[in-house]
Amino acid sequence: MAARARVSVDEHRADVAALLAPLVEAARRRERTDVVVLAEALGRVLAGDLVAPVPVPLFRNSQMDGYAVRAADVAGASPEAPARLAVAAEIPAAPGVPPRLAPGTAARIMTGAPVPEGADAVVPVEDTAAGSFAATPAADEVAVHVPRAPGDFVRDAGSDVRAGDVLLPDGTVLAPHHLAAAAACGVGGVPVVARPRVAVLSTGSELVGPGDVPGPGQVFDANADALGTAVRRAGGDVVLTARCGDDPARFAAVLAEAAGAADLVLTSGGVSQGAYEVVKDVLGGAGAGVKFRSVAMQPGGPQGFGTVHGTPVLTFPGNPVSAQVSFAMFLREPLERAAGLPAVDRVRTAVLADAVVSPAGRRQLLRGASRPDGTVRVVGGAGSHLVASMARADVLVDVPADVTEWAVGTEVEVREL
Ligand SMILES: Nc1nc2c(c(=O)[nH]1)N[C@H]1C(S)=C(S)[C@@H](COP(=O)(O)OP(=O)(O)OC[C@H]3O[C@@H](n4cnc5c(N)ncnc54)[C@H](O)[C@@H]3O)O[C@H]1N2
Ligand code: MOO
Repeated sequence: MAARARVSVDEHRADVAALLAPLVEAARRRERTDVVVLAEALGRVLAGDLVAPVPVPLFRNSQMDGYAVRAADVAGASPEAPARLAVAAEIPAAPGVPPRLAPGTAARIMTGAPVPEGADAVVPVEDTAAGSFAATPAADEVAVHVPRAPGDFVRDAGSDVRAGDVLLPDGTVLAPHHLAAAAACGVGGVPVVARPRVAVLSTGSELVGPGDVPGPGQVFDANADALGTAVRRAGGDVVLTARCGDDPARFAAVLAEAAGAADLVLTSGGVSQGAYEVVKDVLGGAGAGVKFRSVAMQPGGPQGFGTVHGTPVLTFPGNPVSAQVSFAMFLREPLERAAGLPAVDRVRTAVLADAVVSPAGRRQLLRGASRPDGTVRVVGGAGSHLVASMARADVLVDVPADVTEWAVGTEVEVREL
C-alpha cells in the first residue's frame, strides 16, 4: 500500500526499531554465534564470558635479566660487602626445566626464563659487580651488591590471571589489547555474536558501477558500496550486493534471493512519485508487507519499511545524501544493537559558524564540518544530490521542524557521521 501520511522522524525511527527488535533480541540471547580466529576478531562482540584456560603467567619466571638466588643468601649484601655466590647454571628464556638451585649458589637468568626450584628472588644484573651481561663474559662467581626480599623480580604463575577466572566478559567489543590477553592464554579462537546479514540493493536503470564507463544519461552508483560499508561499520555482514534496473520482474527475483539470504534487505531508490519507482511498484502492491510514507525530514523524506518474504526490508531514497542520512538516522543504531554492540551517544552540541535558514515544518539534517574551536560550518546546501560536499562533513546539523532561521553563534545539536 502507498500511504502518504507524513510522520515524524521519531515515529519512523520507532517503527524501524520495532521491525528490527527480533534481530536485537536474538543478539541479546546470543542465538547465533560464530567462532573466529583472533586475527579476524577485531571489533567482534564476545558471546559469553571467556574463561582463562591456563594461568598467566603460565609459570614462575624472571622479571629481569640477572641472577636467580635465595633471598637468604643475599641478606645484608652491599657494594662494600657483597654476597659472593657460585654461578651454578645458565637459564635462558627457552624451552626446558632449569635444575634446582642449591643453597649458596646463583643461576644466571634472563627475563621470562623459568625461576628454578630453590630460588625465591632475582637480583638484576645491574645490582651485581658485572653491571651488565652485555659487557661481561659468563663468570664462575657473582658478587651481589644489594639485598633482595623473597619474591623480588619473580613473576608468579597466575599472578595476572588464574586458570578458571573470567579473562574477558561477555559483550566485550574485541580490541587488540583483549586479543593479546586471549592469545597469552593460548586461546586461538573466540565465540562472537554473529553479524546480522544484510542485502544491499541499488535500484535505477541509470546506474553503472564505479569503474565502469557511463553512457549518456547514466550515473555512477554512489550507494551500494557506501551503504554496504555503513552496514559493516555498524557490525553487519553484507551478504549480497546488487544493482537492479527498473524492471519489476527482475527486481522481484533479486528481492526473493536477498530475502532468502539476509536478515535485512536494504534498498535505495525507486520510492518517490515518478513513473518508474520499481521498489514501490513491487513492494507497495496490495497485500505486500511494506508501508511507504513521507517522513518530515530533509533529506531522506521518502521511506518504506516492512517485510518481504518474511524478511525485514527498509527502502531508502536513492539520492546518495538521502541514503546516507537515512542510514545515520534510522538504521545505524538498531543494526549495532542487532550486532550486539553497545550503545554510543553520537549527539553533541556545537556552535554554528554559519547562519542557517530552513523551511518551516521540516526537520533538516544539514551536513556540517567541525572545526577545532568547537564551531561547525555548514557544507554544501540542502540538496540531497550534493554527495561530494557531504564528503567534507563529519556531522549532521539537526535543525528542528519549527526552526526557520539560526544566526551565527547559535548552539545546536549535531550527530556524528
Ligand atoms: N514529484 C516528486 N518528485 C520527487 C519527490 C517527491 O516527493 N515528488 N521526492 C524527491 C525526494 S525528496 C527524493 S529523496 C527523491 C527520492 O527518489 P527515489 O528514492 O525514488 O530515487 P530515484 O528516483 O531512483 O533517484 C533519485 C535521484 O537519486 C539518484 N540515485 C538513485 N540511486 C542512486 C545511486 N545508487 N547512486 C547515485 N545516484 C542515485 C537518481 O539518479 C536520481 O537523481 O525523489 C525526489 N523526487
Ligand atoms: O527527502 Mo529527499 O531525501 O529530500 O532529498
